[in-house]
Amino acid sequence: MQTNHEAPVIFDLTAGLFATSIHTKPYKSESPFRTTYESIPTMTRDYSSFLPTSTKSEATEIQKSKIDTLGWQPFFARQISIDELTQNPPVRIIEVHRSGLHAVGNDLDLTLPPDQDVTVGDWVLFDPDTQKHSRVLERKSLVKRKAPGSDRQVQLIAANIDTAFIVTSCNQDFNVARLERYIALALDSDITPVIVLTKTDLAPSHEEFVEQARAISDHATVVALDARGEEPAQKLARWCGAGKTVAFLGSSGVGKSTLTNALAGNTSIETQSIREDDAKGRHTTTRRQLHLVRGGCLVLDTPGMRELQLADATAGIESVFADLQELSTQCKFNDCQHQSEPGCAVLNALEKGEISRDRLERWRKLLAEDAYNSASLAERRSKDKAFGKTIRQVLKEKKKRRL
Ligand SMILES: Nc1nc2c(ncn2[C@@H]2O[C@H](COP(=O)(O)OP(=O)(O)OP(=O)(O)O)[C@@H](O)[C@H]2O)c(=O)[nH]1
Ligand SMILES: [Zn+2]
Repeated sequence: MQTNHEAPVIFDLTAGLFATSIHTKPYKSESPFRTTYESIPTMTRDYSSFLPTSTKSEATEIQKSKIDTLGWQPFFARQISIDELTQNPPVRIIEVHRSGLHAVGNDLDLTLPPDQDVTVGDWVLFDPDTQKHSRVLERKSLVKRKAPGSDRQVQLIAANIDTAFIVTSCNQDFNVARLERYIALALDSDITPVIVLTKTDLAPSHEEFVEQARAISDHATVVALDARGEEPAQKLARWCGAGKTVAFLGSSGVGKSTLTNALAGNTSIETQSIREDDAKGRHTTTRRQLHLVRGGCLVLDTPGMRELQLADATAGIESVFADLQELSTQCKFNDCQHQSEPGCAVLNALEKGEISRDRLERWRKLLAEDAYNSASLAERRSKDKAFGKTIRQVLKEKKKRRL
């Protein structure tokens, strides 16, 4: 156990200065839709900082504005006109609560009304007249998942992430199928996936885990480390430059908060303070937050995702299983299910021992899961309805036969 009782040092996104960590403070909003907008004596009048780099003056190039610090990029600047900027300044959602969206921009620190279609990391335009956001800027990336439970709605997890650190520990949490899911999800959302294997200090034979992780996909770099201490800052540096947004994905307890703390250059941030007891008495991180850490990287802290399900991730699955995908194009039938069809190139390769049966099974499972979760509600209803009709018909026929 490491002990470090110094005050946690992390950029406070609301102040833009070194300050005590924002995620050690329990969130309290004075009013549901708190805004400090009106209390600001001088609004920013220099809009050049909002514009793409090429049109900026030299002065603004040198002096980084608040939104640059928040990860503002030409990709977003291209989406708004000067007129819109004067009316509706951009703000980034740095925290999502049940009661509202915490948004920060140039001289702005607001709580916007909750909205299921907006998530942490989003850039939205703030409308001072309505005290709401006027629109959400097009996202560079979006992580979503099938909402937990039986309801198959898609839930937004985080937006505008550059790199997803897919975290697992070198112990029983390590699960190739789960890593494949996360990588497919990242690739599908245009996010660079990096597998981070934690707790190497507790696993003398962690090289075995590294080897297995490396075999998963050419698209995902593998990093193994002790999440506590200096290793993360060094080993993850190439993905964590100023203005870059990164997220840690993975099960509860694998070390996501520990890694965030390590990047912040401090190990004493109380993980407890950002946790609440859930119904089963487990401690879990419950809020989604964006932290600006030392070096200028923005880190998304996302709750443990126990029920990660794929939806609309076909392209990502194709990337992770590119070899099987390629084989399937050589099957005799276009709609080959690779079960027992004649002329199936996949089954052929399996017979020859060229591909692994386990991996083939995982591929099939992910494709089936994705197809099911991606089907529209209408499609599912009609399927369910058709199924109900078939059942009724079968029962009717059975009854007839008995008569
Ligand atoms: N020895 C060792 N312990 C670690 C390492 N990474 C994390 N831990 C410990 O594992 C426990 C869980 O780590 P957290 O960082 O809270 O895990 P988390 O992924 O954020 O968990 P949730 O917030 O529930 O999603 C803590 O006690 C950490 O100190 C590591 O690399 N080595
Ligand atoms: Zn086939």
